[in-house]
Amino acid sequence: MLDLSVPAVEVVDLTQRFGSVLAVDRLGLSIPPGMFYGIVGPNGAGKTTTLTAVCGLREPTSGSIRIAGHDLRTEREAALAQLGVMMDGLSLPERLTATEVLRYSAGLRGLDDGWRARAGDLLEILGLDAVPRTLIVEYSTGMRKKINLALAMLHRPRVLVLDEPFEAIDPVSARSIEQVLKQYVDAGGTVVLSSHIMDFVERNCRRVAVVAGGKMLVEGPVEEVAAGSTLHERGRVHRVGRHVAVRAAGPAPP
Ligand SMILES: Nc1ncnc2c1ncn2[C@@H]1O[C@H](COP(=O)(O)OP(=O)(O)OP(=O)(O)O)[C@@H](O)[C@H]1O
Repeated sequence: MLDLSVPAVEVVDLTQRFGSVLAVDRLGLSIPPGMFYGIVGPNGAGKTTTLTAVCGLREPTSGSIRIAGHDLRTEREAALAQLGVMMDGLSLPERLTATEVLRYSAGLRGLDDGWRARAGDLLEILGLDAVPRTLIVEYSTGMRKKINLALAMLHRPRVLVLDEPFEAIDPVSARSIEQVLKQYVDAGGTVVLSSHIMDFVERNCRRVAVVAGGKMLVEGPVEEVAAGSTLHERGRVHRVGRHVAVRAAGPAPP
């Protein structure tokens, strides 16, 4: 059973300044476990800045962030252990193959042998098993997204934070990523993502936050927000679109 009393992600008064630019302005979020949550908004709205802070990749100007009850500032290690992150710009060991990079990550995290089966399933569903000898340096943008997702999920985090997981990705790859994320949420995991792909957001996210100018414009169940038309006004519409069950696609038991 999920303990719904502790939010998977709780953000209070998050503020981020870059010099004179107020990128995020006292933003609040409370995302329960097991939620598929979308953050949408126009270019420059503050989505990436918010997710970067939620991942602990940049300390915000002010405000607090808790991951599964752990404060990112004061209980950083415990908070980060709950997180899987997929963001552009995170570096990868370029001279390794997909399996090697996953083995490397499993070693760094001290994972038990179960990682091998999960890695095999993830590589298969994401179609990376077809190129076992290709080095990361040779990967396309879409392939990089997929290996980053596999890396983000390998340790069975309770929360997955994904920044634009479908940007610059082909429809087949998008479909496989969508399938992995659905399985993960069905198994009790929490997904928080930003996306400009409104039909994906409407199809998968249960709640959505619309941000603009660093502020929350509206937040609620996706069908309500979509009915208010704000959702479609705020994003570009794209269509996205093999079935393999990923063993233990969900988070590890608490
Ligand atoms: N490292 C930085 N230094 C200075 N300004 C920044 C930095 N990162 C973001 N910004 C500014 O903060 C604001 C929010 O940017 P952010 O990247 O969070 O928006 P976004 O909603 O993710 O946009 P997009 O949809 O284009 O990815 C923008 O005005 C951007 O120019």
